[in-house]
Amino acid sequence: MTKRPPLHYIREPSEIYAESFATVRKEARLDRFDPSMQPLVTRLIHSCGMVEIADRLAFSPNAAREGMAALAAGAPVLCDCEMVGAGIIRRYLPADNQVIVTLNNPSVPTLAKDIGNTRSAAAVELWRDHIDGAVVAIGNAPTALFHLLELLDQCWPKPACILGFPVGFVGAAESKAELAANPRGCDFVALRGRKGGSAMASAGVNALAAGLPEDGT
Ligand SMILES: C/C1=C2N=C(/C=C3N=C(/C(C)=C4\N[C@@](C)([C@@H]5N=C1[C@](C)(CCC(=O)O)[C@H]5CC(=O)O)[C@@](C)(CC(=O)O)[C@@H]4CCC(=O)O)[C@@](C)(CC(=O)O)[C@@H]\3CCC(=O)O)C(C)(C)[C@@H]/2CCC(=O)O
Repeated sequence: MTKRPPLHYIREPSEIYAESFATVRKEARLDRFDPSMQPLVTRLIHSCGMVEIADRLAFSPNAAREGMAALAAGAPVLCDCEMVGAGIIRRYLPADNQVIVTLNNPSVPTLAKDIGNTRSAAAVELWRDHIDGAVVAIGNAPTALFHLLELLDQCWPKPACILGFPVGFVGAAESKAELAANPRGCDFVALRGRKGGSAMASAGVNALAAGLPEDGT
């Protein structure tokens, strides 16, 4: 067997994180974000490897602060799909917050037929009892975000913060544009355009759950 030279790469987790976040801070344009938003934006970039997304984020001024406060107060996290829920680092959650995904509830396929929409949209109907003051994380389904906005128009209670990261070519850009144009009185963060994804939505929740660094930066 040929003896190959050892591969050189960083093996220490804390060193990997430190170098990664330092690279994001060096290469991304973070100065337009206030200190409460910068850790969130850094973590979003870290989750997808694209520093340019910083320029495509739409957000309300208090989004990060309100999202952090909601989690600290014990609010649940409502996710559009299992992938978003799976990416949430439970040990970061400040109040052992519930992470709720209703997509695979047995009633959802029938509900989807009844309302003439996707399973992802139907699953949002089951958020009714949890939505007041919650953190919503949508990383996959444009129809989930569209339907949430429709339900807010029907006077549903408001979540504290909506993280809008649906991805793809059908409805993703449009659903996020609608959120940014009219967030129905909710705080929000959304990535404009086709890019997004479950990993980004999870990363957004993880940033809110981790809170601000102790020096406030
Ligand atoms: C149209 C859909 C799109 N899905 C995308 C990308 C990915 N989806 C994955 C997986 C495994 C799932 N997607 C579903 C949510 C499924 N995807 C849809 C729907 C048909 C409609 C949603 C919508 O348009 O709003 C949706 C089914 C539904 O009736 O709601 C999923 C539930 C499908 C299933 O289980 O059968 C499933 C969710 C699994 C979970 O709970 O986590 C992918 C991994 C790709 C794959 O199918 O293998 C990928 C993940 C992307 C991510 O980061 O989340 C798009 C691109 C969002 C696409 C919508 C737009 C388009 O351009 O087509």
